[in-house]
Amino acid sequence: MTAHTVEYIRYRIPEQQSAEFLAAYTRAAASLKAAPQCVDYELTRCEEDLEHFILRITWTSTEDHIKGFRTSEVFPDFLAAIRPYIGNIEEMRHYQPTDVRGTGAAVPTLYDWAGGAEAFSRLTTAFYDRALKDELLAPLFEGLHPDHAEHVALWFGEVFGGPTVYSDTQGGHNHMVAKHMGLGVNETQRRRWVNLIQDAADEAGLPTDAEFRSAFLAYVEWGTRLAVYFSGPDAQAPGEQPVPKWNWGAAPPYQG
Ligand code: HEM
Repeated sequence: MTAHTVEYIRYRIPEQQSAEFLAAYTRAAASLKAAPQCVDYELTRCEEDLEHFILRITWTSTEDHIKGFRTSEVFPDFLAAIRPYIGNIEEMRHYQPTDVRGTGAAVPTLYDWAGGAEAFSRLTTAFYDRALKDELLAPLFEGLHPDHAEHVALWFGEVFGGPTVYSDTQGGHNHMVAKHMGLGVNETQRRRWVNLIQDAADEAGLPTDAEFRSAFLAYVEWGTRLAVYFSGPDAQAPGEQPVPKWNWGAAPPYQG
């Protein structure tokens, strides 16, 4: 759970002042954009009653908001823009997030988009067929347990938003990372791994759209670079960490 604080400011603005109010907040937003204490912000307007607005600001912490932002050099401009509306505030308080949070099904997971568990099984089977014939990777993968490819498929599935089968049956993030410790993977081998998993993705018929493949490759880059670090001589075993949950990022799926 993030420690960020969410501040809600509820305004009641007579309709004839709403255009000025929005213009003032457009100016004030420049200060929020420049504030390192501000994670994000959004001003929304009530559909049922146009006089009601709610500004949500996520701060790195309440203290950062009060002691940091309010004493910073961008604050005077912010205050000057919004001062005329202070008397219209109906509520201005900080809220802590709870564990009740998540996303709905409006955007499919990468797991569903890829084709679910079977797609990742095809992917890792194709990958290990290639890796075992590859002069750089074969020395690492020869003689592994026959279930290895399936375990990696489960891992991929979980990272991309599928069921938590890897965590439930094998172990969590630490378990997966520990499998790489001492392997001494070098950059040339890492790059080959990246190339072969992409060839395998083609062979296994994973979607080829730009959005899916860029998200897929972003994870592969991240994961393989961690594998190099954790397989190296100076690696410290990681502390307890959740399994990463990869998402679409800046380019969500094109759904026509
Ligand atoms: C995104 C990148 C990677 C992912 C998702 C990944 C995933 C995994 C997983 C889940 C396991 C454990 C399988 C099990 O529980 O049986 C594993 C083990 C292994 N990985 Fe990776 N890996 C990645 C990168 C790499 C790279 C770059 C290499 C080497 C070039 C590598 C080599 C190995 C080897 C040799 C094992 C087996 C270790 C053993 O069981 O003795 N991995 N990997």
